[in-house]
Amino acid sequence: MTKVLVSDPIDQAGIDILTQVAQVDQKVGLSPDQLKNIIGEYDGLMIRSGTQVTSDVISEAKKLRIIGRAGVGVDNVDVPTATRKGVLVVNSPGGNTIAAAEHALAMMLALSRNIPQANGSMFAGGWDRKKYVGNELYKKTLGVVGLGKIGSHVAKVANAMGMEVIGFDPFVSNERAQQMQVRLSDIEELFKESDYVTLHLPRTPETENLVDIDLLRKMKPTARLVNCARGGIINENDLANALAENVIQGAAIDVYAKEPLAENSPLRAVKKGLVLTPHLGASTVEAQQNVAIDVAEQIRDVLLGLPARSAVNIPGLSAEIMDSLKPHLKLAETLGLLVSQISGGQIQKLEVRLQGEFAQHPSQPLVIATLKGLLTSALGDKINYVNASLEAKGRGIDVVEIKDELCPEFARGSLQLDSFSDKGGHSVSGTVFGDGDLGITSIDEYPINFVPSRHMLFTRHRDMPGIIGQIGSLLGKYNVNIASMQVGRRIVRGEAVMVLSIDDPIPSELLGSILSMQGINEAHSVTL
Ligand SMILES: NC(=O)C1=CN([C@@H]2O[C@H](COP(=O)(O)OP(=O)(O)OC[C@H]3O[C@@H](n4cnc5c(N)ncnc54)[C@H](O)[C@@H]3O)[C@@H](O)[C@H]2O)C=CC1
Ligand SMILES: O=C(O)C(=O)COP(=O)(O)O
Repeated sequence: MTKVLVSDPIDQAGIDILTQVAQVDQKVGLSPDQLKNIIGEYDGLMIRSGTQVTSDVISEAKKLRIIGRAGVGVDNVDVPTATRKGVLVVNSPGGNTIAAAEHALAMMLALSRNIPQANGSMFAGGWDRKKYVGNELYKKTLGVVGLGKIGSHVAKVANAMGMEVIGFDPFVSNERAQQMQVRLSDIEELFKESDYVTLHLPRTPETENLVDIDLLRKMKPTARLVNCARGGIINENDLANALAENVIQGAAIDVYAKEPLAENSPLRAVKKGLVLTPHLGASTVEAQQNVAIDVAEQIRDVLLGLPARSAVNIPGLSAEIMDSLKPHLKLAETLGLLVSQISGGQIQKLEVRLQGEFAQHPSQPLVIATLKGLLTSALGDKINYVNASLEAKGRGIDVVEIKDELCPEFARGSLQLDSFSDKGGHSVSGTVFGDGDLGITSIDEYPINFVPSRHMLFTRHRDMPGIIGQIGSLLGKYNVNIASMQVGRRIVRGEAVMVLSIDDPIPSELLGSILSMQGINEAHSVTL
């Protein structure tokens, strides 16, 4: 029985999708130990920011195939450990963009017009119109740090409200910034010039404590700071001190270094100018439906053996690419499997040559598929698209990709693998025909033409009369049925290669007998 654990509050629309393919257990508020104890039962895990999926948790997972984050940030998931274990991590990159952007804008407005304080005073019986005089956003300068999906929407709305928008994002070009009507600046200038600064970047080792007392001191004393991105980017002690010492006028914070925010956090003790919300950026009905459906569909698809559209840890392999390249990926995996079984030694280097039409496709998915095939004999079902590159790297396999747009031999191009091991080198190439069928077109540069089958025998032998007959008789003796045969050679009575498609696997004793025949240089049993 396929089982999915949902360990954070998820919209019912997502649960309904998961129940199409799995038993769904909803257990919210598990401690890390409780999660560790039960994760072994599950094929899928669906979370939001409340669940910490640590390496300890992932290590206890026995059959986990996918972690679905119903939202954007995956900083609560140990993605490197998941990748090593071949567990796919998916998220919903765009499902809560508007919700988070609108929350940041609401925070700016709340800060400017003292709405939380005025509301509190009204409910305490007050009517204080003088105390809560605010500021307008119109004609003020907004500094947006991180001009991705959320930051760019904030910039768009701020422009429409008549603000001047400046931005800092090392990965955004001037051209893109111009399209967004944002003037790029460096981070210090941005903090100096802005009346409002809003953060929309991820928490990474580089961005941790990015906003500390030094940067806060660069701000105008009238400036206000908003963080609806990630806790830990602002140093919370420094912010509390800056507000107490009137270094800046105000701040509005939705996310915290450690969540839930501790009761004794210095932020809770700030007396004025601070608005706090409990990580509400994505908490709209619309966003929760979007992310729940987006991620539940991906979990469902992956559990059915289909690709996911927003995989975090398979670079370059979206569902669209998987779909359009299906036969090419199959060929890459097949060639990887084939070369690993005929190489006979520890492969140290693999050249992946993409020729003709193959050179026009994105190469990364094809290389990953090749590596998956290459490592399948050694790792069985532990290897997948998620961990193939990492496993190859861990085994010291140097992967070299060569693109060659010209391919005189096949109109549709070809894919060639050259392996180099301590026992020498091997080369296999293949193509995809118009109807999507696969063809192996050369082995060790001997031209050959066969459709790969489940069981095969591959030999390199002297091209002399009688040798093929002897192999045929031996197979007959062991009751192994031959389905088809292909021979390739370059010169008469030189060396030749032979591929037999057979109905059954070759017993090791039979392989030994073939190898001991005169004129046989190599013999390998291949299973695809
Ligand atoms: N409060 C909440 O409930 C929510 C928070 N978020 C958080 O908001 C943040 C932004 O999300 P999206 O816009 O969807 O992501 P995104 O990936 O579209 O944009 C992030 C941007 O940050 C930029 N960036 C990376 N490092 C940077 C650095 N050192 N300095 C400046 N910019 C840098 C990137 O180039 C990228 O353009 C993420 O941390 C996400 O987890 C997202 C949704 C809801
Ligand atoms: O999507 C994100 O990155 C968020 O921070 C939203 O978090 P949540 O799903 O509300 O716990």
